[in-house]
Amino acid sequence: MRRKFIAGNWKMNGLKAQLGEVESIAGAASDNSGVDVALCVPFTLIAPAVAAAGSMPVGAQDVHAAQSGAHTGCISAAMLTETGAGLVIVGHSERRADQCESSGDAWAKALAARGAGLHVILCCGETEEERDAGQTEAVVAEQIAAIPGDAHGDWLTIAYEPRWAIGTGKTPTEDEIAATHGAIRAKLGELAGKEAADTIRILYGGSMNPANAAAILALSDVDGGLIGGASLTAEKFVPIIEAAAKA
Ligand SMILES: O=C[C@H](O)COP(=O)(O)O
Repeated sequence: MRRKFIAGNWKMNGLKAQLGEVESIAGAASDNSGVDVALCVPFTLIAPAVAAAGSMPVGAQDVHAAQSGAHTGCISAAMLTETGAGLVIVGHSERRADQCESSGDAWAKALAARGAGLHVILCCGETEEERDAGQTEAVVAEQIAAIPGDAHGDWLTIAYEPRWAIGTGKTPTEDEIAATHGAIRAKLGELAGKEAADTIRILYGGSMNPANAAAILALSDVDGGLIGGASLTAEKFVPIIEAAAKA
């Protein structure tokens, strides 16, 4: 039985003035102990967020694949763990688009993070054009194809995020979400074997909010959410955590 996992992604939002939100969210995480909750904040907020979050894990939104070296402006996995981070997002579509990151880049980062003991959230998801062309499952399969045979939910989570649903207020139909999550689960089974695939949580991301969370979280093979805009305040994020606790 996979525990529900609700992860917030603050993206390039958040200053120390918002640490009160971290405290409130951590309080809700503690009150809903049947759900795993984490918050991925900007690099600058990791240390203070760790201090504010108590036992709730705090994560980063990117990591470099190399252990160290001449990579101006980048952060290594060891730096993240030293700062107190417990997880990291890799392969987010905003990095694929803005920094031209490939699936290979994302996987190299995942391996570096795993090597440093970080939990990895690997993102995948199609564009609107790919969806309209009926290519969703093929695109997502390519984006997770590098997952190795020893993949396991102890260190890996997948986030399915249709690019056209991120920050737009649009979402796929419930049938579409369930079908894509089922296809991801089947692909994980091909890559790592069914037993291991059944340990890996698959989160839905893209305009999840307090109004639609319960319905999405009830779908087959949806093990939680990766939430952007609605994770910025406890007012919007806590009802999603509570919906997960009831799912
Ligand atoms: O990482 C989070 C996703 O990109 C979803 O963002 P959103 O909830 O603002 O649509």
